[in-house]
Amino acid sequence: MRTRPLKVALLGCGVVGSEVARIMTTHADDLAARIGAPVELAGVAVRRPSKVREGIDPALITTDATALVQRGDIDVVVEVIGGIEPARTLITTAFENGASVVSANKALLAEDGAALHAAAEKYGRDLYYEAAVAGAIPLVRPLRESLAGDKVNRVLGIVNGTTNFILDKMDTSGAGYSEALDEATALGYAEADPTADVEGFDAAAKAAILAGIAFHTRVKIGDVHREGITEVTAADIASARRMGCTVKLLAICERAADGASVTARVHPAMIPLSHPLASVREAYNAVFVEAEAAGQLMFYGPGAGGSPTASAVLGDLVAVCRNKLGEATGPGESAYTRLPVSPMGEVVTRYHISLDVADKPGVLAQVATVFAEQGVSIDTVRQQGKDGEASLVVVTHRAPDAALSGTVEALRKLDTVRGVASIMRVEGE
Ligand SMILES: NC(=O)C1=CN([C@@H]2O[C@H](COP(=O)(O)OP(=O)(O)OC[C@H]3O[C@@H](n4cnc5c(N)ncnc54)[C@H](O)[C@@H]3O)[C@@H](O)[C@H]2O)C=CC1
Ligand SMILES: N[C@@H](CC=O)C(=O)O
Ligand code: NA
Repeated sequence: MRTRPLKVALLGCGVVGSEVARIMTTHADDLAARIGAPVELAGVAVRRPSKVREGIDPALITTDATALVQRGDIDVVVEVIGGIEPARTLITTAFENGASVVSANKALLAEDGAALHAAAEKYGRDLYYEAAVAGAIPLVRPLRESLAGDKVNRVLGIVNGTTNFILDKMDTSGAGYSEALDEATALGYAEADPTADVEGFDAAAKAAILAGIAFHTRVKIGDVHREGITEVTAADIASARRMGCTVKLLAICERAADGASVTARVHPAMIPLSHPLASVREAYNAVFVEAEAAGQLMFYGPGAGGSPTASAVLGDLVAVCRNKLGEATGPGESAYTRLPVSPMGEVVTRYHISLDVADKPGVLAQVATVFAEQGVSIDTVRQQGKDGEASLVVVTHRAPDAALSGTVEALRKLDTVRGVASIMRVEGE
């Protein structure tokens, strides 16, 4: 074993960073044996230097992250501060100054991954980011490496722990939305600004990263159709239950049947209770990957939290350190297909629409006519009357999303339709 240690700079010592530091210290001997050289924490960049950080030598703490990544003796920079800047500049500076990078920053990778990969390649460094998608679950590396010889056609799953935790609590214990979000935040699952979770930005970033790797193309967060869970009500969840379904925030990335384009979307959806994703509880994530030769693969495990995320960071750290010792680099970006991303309107899906209508003869026929005019076929209709008003729940067959949203627009214009109480896509059947 080499006796000279590999030096690691840790940027950020919050939920994830503090666990990375802890595991690096407590498992130092095992990590050294697995890598073939000791790994040493050479500096920790923080915002609040006065905070007591158990197990970390105070002499390592600095507020000057730039000076740390410019040092020249750093082998690996672990970036767990999050956000776009200064993370982007710090990572690029790290590459320029000789370090490889391990990052958990999905927001940055989905915004500017191509430039970061290009910088890593230019300077001959590694950029690893297993923690950025689905926490502890090995998913990035299986897609980048194990499935590199296959053709992936679809990636579908739950990739945000916070929203899954909230929906699960609302469904199973009747907890309120805010109460469940507070609990997820206290457990270290939510982003620094939880809007990123509940509005679907975090899942959209992960979908962009997954689509890019899976289809060997470039997908940015702005290419991903995004809807969060803030509009999901207790009534939606109850309605899903009546249909034998539950509500999950799904990320779905698909290659078009003709192979000429891809789609990527994040939105809440009803899925049958019999579907494996329905039993994904709390902050767990689960992702199905459908590949031509492999068939269907399922990846499941803890998708958020300090310790699970640190596991993925440490796995990358070991891989990058091994590459450093072998004077090699791992796989870089593979985006040779340059497939266009089609708009949401072209995605074929199913809708569950709940309407408040006048309870009088001919209303059902009127509503059915609107569906027929838009070319959307109805699967089931359930009507419930209440004092001259009625609620009508329509579930459609599969149709282009543009036709489904056109149907909803036309329904809103009917005098007999008092309101559209909820619209949700139905997946997994
Ligand atoms: N918490 C989780 O479950 C997961 C988090 N991630 C990602 O890991 C990264 C870190 O997340 P958390 O640890 O949860 O966030 P956090 O907010 O707990 O920690 C980030 C830390 O970085 C510090 N920081 C921010 N700017 C800094 C700067 N310029 N210099 C030095 N320190 C700075 C903050 O003061 C904070 O302590 C983010 O990119 C997040 O998206 C990824 C997967 C799971
Ligand atoms: N906020 C994220 C953390 C992990 O990526 C989530 O809840 O999934
Ligand atoms: Na992962």
